[in-house]
Amino acid sequence: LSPLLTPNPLPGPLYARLTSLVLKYHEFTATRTAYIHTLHLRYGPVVRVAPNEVAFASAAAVKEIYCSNGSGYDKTEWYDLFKVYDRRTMFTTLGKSEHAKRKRVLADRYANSNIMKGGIMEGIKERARTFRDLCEKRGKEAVDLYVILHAYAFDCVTLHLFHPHSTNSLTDPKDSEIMLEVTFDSSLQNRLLSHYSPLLHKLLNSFLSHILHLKPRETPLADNFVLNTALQTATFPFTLLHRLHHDLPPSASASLDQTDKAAECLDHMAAGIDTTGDALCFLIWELSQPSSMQYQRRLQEELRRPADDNTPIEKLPYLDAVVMEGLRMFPAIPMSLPRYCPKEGRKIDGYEIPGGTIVSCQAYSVQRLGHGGVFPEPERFWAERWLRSEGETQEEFEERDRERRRHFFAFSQGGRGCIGKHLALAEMKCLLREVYSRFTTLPDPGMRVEEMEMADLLVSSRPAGQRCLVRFEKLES
Ligand code: HEM
Repeated sequence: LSPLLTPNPLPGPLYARLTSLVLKYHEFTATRTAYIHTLHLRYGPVVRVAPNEVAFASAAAVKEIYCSNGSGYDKTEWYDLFKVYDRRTMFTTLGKSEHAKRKRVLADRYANSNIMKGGIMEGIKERARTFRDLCEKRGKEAVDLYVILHAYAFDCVTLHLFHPHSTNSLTDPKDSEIMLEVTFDSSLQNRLLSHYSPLLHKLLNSFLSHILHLKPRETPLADNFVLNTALQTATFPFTLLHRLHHDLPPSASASLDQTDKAAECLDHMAAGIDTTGDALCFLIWELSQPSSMQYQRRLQEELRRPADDNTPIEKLPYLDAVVMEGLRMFPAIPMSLPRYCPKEGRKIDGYEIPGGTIVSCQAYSVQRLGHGGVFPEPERFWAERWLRSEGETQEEFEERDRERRRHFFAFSQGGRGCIGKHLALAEMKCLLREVYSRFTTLPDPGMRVEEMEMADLLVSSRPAGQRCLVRFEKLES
């Protein structure tokens, strides 16, 4: 993009044509998502946010950027920030063909049919019961959901990756230490500086770490846990590790060494902790508010029907609506997923975008702004929007539902969308079922509203206060 004038000037603030400093300021202060959303509210679904960067917030742009030719445009070097053991994983490959090769090898372990198999579902349910028992034991004392939900997500993802070498951080303090190390990461500014200015980062490294306490990402416990566990060859057939050790096609077997396998596992483990943990945390917090008590009651009704104890989770429509609405309002990865516009340039959402421009959509905005009122009253938590409303025919409902799902971007879309989606949904639903078939949840009066505001990390966001105190009141049996 030319810095000042283009024949088809893009909407956006004037300064964004000249400098990326304002955008970077918001990245460094963990407010990028909210800043871009404010720009969308002001300028519409297409906004230039920096001289070479444009943000979009429409279903048409999602389709073009993330789904054209299957997996959309190539990723930018932003993803170098997520390299593991200095290797590229499926998530950090930039180009399409390299990504497709890796995905072919791993995808079957994440298929819904594999997740719904006895081994994984039983394991998830068992962990949800452990979670429930811990909450029950606290009696009238508040539970810090932020920590305990990260523990639950950690134990579920390691089940899928490594069982029987999975963790038990909900009850074992040694495993809990690994989870806490990953969860309370505070490396945002240090990592951003290393990305934008490696030289400055090198010069200031010890000042940043020791004086400003802006540490690099260091997770020695998690690194060692995965390096050691990934050597295990006796694992359950449903695990990713089993696939990596025993079921790889010969071509993939030759190209993946032990470090690649460990890197892939560590990446998936990290991808599965904060995301599912925070999505559940924001959702339970919302359901606990007085304004959402009606949704909590309706959910309890569905889950407490006697016959429903054995109903498969995918057959509980209100539970599904609550989870969808939670992920719409509080997507754990709410931020821009940056891609390069292909070199010949493309027309996106009515604008000619030159090749090499960084383009992106962010779930937070796509799921609020939807054209044509696809999400009426977008700031209101309203689970019923996902259900057929009174007076609506089945055809009308299906058409509206298709439109809503075109605007559902919490797991991204296309070939590079979340591979762990079915696992995450199963974890979320099993946990909510255990909680709301037995308890009412209420916010602890000691919590301040600001503590649950969104604080950005590199792509995911977490509650700013890094705690979420909730009380569990037992329902009459
Ligand atoms: C509510 C929970 C989750 C949400 C909202 C979520 C969201 C996402 C999103 C938006 C992406 C695309 C990121 C990008 O393009 O930069 C992604 C990718 C990915 N997710 Fe998830 N995720 C969740 C849970 C999980 C879980 C449980 C796993 C399990 C291992 C997982 C593994 C991955 C992996 C490996 C990728 C990279 C896929 C690829 O590049 O092909 N995610 N996720």
